Amino acid sequence: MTSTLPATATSREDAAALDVADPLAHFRDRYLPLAPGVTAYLDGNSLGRPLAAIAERSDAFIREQWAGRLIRGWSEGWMELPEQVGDELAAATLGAAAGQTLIADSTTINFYKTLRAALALRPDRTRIVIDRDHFPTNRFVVESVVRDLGLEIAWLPGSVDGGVTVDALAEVLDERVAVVALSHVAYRSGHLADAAAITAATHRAGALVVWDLCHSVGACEIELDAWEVDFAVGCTYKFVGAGPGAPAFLYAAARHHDRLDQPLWGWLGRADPFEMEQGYRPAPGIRSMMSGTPSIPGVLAVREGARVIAEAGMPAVRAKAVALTELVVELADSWLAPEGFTLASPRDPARRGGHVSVARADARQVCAALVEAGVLPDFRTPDVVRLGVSPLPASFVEVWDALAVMREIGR
Ligand SMILES: Cc1ncc(COP(=O)(O)O)c(C=O)c1O
Ligand SMILES: Nc1c(O)cccc1C(=O)C[C@H](N)C(=O)O
Repeated sequence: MTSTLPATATSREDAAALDVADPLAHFRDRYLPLAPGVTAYLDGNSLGRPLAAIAERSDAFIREQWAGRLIRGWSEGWMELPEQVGDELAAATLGAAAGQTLIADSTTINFYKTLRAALALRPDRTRIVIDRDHFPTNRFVVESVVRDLGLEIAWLPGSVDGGVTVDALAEVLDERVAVVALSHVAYRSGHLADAAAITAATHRAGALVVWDLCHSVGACEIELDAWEVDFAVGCTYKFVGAGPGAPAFLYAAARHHDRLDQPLWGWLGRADPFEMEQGYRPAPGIRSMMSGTPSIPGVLAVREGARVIAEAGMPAVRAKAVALTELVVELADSWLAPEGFTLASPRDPARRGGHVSVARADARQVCAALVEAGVLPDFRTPDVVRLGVSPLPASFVEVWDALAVMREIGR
């Protein structure tokens, strides 16, 4: 169980005291400072802030390894990095044993590959379950796969409408369902699904799961092996902080490796790629999920993000995510609700990820005014201001000050 820090702050001094008591406060110094004119960064879950180590190590990589080793780098370790760093991220934050995680491609590509691999394991079934409020890329990939393979979608209501629960799933789960593909944390509402229970219910119906962990990795505790997840994907540029467009991760449980059949056959997923042979023969294990050349600077940035999470420890990171989001909810209740904002995220911290959304019809204008005032949130259509509080770089005073600015703007 995750312990939670008390978040109650009724004054700015209280918020400052929470920062003094925060065991993770020193991690803030690991990040490059906010740009001039920016006083609060609450967009941590679309793009995290850069670690200074990424700037330093990528410069060293370019000078020493790229310039120094040139093409020799591939045979001197770069080729193995997607699996090595996958294992590091898995140990730091995915609850997954080695040999099941790769860092490569984008979430969209990895979602496509894992979805097709899961479908290939249930060839006699015809349905994919997703929810209405799933991130657009996931909906579009599912819609294209359904079109291409002649399957159908069983829609759950969105997370805000109670869709991503075992009870809602029970309404659609039957022997036609091949795959249940949901987000662990919903991108708009921040709803945290009970991944263990949903995975177990899915398995009882004979189907497989593909979890999208984009918004939970680095903010929520994840136990892929213990939950017996089949496949999972996620990005590394939000709470992991590996930078815009950094490669995503992909998890495929070891028990499926002898029958992994992914749709994007590329040379790096083949056994002995440098033999340049005719015909595709998959590489053993998780390597067969590779397609083309991975971005090595990107994979190395993921390593830095994984390292800092491992050092802080996920229980402490999660405790701070809960404490920060509790403070946002408290301030939203006392300062924003009287101005007509409504909470658009779960009130129960056990069902909430690392961000809090508040809704008001003029959210777009509110977000524009916040940006103007140096507070960077996310606007999500049609009416949501999404406040991402990244546990390692964010402070309680930063949240207090940002919400104070928002109260003024909202008047
Ligand atoms: C749940 C979810 N899945 C996928 C993505 C995006 O995938 P990609 O990195 O391929 O653009 C995002 C955000 O961009 C997301 O929130
Ligand atoms: N991936 C992004 C991008 O390339 C540009 C702007 C935003 C993003 C995001 O990550 C959006 C994000 N997944 C969301 O939940 O809204």
